[in-house]
Amino acid sequence: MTKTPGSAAPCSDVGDMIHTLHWPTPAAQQSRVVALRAAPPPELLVTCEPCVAQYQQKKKSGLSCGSQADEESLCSDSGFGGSPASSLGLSGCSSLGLSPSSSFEDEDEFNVNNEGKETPTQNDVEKNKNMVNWSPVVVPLNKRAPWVQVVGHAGNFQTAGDGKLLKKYCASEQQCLQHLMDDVLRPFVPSYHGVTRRDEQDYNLMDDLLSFFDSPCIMDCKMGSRTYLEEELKKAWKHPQPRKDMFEKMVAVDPEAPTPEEKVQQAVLKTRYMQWRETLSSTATLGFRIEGIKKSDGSCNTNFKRTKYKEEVVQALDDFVDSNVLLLTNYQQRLKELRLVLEKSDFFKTHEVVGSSLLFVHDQSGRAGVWMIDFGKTVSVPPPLTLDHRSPWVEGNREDGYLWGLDNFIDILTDMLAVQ
Ligand SMILES: O=P(O)(O)O[C@H]1[C@H](O)[C@@H](OP(=O)(O)O)[C@H](OP(=O)(O)O)[C@@H](OP(=O)(O)O)[C@H]1O
Ligand SMILES: Nc1ncnc2c1ncn2[C@@H]1O[C@H](COP(=O)(O)OP(=O)(O)O)[C@@H](O)[C@H]1O
Repeated sequence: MTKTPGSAAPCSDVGDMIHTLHWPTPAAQQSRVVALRAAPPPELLVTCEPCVAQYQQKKKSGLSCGSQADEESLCSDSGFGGSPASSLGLSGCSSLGLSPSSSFEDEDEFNVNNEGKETPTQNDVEKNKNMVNWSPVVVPLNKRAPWVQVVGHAGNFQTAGDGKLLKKYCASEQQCLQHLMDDVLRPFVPSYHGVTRRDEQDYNLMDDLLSFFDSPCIMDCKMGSRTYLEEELKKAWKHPQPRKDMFEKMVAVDPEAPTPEEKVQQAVLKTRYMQWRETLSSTATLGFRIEGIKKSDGSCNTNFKRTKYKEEVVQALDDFVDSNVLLLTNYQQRLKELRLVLEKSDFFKTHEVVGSSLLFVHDQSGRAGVWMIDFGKTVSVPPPLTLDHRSPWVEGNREDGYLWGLDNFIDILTDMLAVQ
C-alpha cells in the first residue's frame, strides 16, 4: 500500500480552521502526564519494572490476521513471517527505500515562538498522575535506532536530528497541531515546533516519538468508524472522479469487490474505496483498525486490510506485545487516560477527527506510550455544533466514531487482561 508522494503533502482540502496561529510554551513537567519541555532535557524517569510477565492468551485457530500475502508495505514486504531483521531493526524496510530517512543537522531556520501557556491544568495533572505509566525519556542520539515509518504516504517525512521529525506541510494539520499545543490533549500529541523550509519544501516540525525509546515496537491504528470527510463525500457527489489506482488496490485484495460498472470503468470513487476498506476491516465494526505493526526485530507487517473481527485484533495485539501482560496493562492505562482527556478536550469536542491514528510505541524497558498522530483530515465543525464521537454517523452530523472505537479498544485490552 505504498502511496504516491507528491511535492505537496497529501492534505485534504478541508476548508478554514477557526483558530488563529500562535505558539505556546511547552507545558511544565509537573507530572508524568505532562509533555516534554524543550529545555532543559527531561530527567530519566523509568516508571515500569522490566518486562518479565508473559501474557498467556489462548490462541484461537484459523485467524487470518497478518497472513495475507497480497499487499505491499511501506516498511516491509515480509510480514510477521518474514526473516529477522538486522540489529538496527531496519532491514525489512530498506528494500522500499524508506529507511532510514535522511538527516538534517541544522535547525536554525525553525520559526519558533516561545510564548504560550501550560496545559493541562494543575487539577488535571493531580487527577491523572497516578494513572500514567509513561514518562518522556530522550534516548541519546548515538543509541537511537534510525527512524522508521510504519504506514502512510511515502516521501512524506524527513528526520531532523535531535529527536525531531519533519512532515510535509499541510495547512490544516499545522493548525490542528498548533491548537493542540494549547489543549489538554497536548501530552497525547507529538510536541509541535512550527514550520520549517528545506529544499523548497515546507514541513511541519514535530517530536519524533520513537526518540523516547530504545529499539521500539510500533503500531499504527487508524481511529474512528469513518475514514473520509463529509466534505469529500459532497465533492464525490458533485464531481465524481473515479480512480484507477484505487480500483487496482481494491482488486489486489479482492478481485470480486468492484461492481460490474466499476469493472468496466476500471476505476472507483475514493469514498467508495474508503467505505470498502472500512467494511473489510474492523473500522466499521469496532471503530478502529490496525494499519501496521513494526516489531523490534525489524519485522514489519501492514497486511491488516482483512483484520476485522475481535479475535483477529486480539491475535494481532497479542503478537505486538509478545504476550507481555505488563505492556498490555500499560497500554490499557494510557488509553483510559487518553479517553478521560478526550472527553474534556475543547479541541476534540469541536473537531471531526477523521483518518487520524494512534501510534503505540514500547520497548524492552516496559515503557509504553500512545499518541494521536495525523491530523491532515481533522477539521473544525461549525459552531455551535459539537461532537460526542460516539453517536452513529448520519450525513450532516459529522460524527466520526472516534470514542466509540476507543471504548472498544479499551474493552478488548480489558478482556485480554481478564484471561490471565
Ligand atoms: O491505506 P490505503 O488503502 O492505501 O488507502 C489510503 C489511505 O486511506 C490514506 O489515508 P491515511 O493518510 O490516513 O493513511 C488516504 O490518504 P488521505 O489521508 O489523503 O485520505 C489515501 O488516499 P489518497 O492519498 O487520496 O490516495 C488512500 O489511498
Ligand atoms: N511524530 C511521529 N513520531 C514518530 N513516528 C511518526 C510520527 N508521526 C508519524 N510517524 C510515522 O509515520 C507513519 C505515518 O504517519 P501519518 O502522520 O499517518 O502520515 P500520512 O499523513 O502520510 O498518512 C506512522 O505510522 C508512523 O510510523
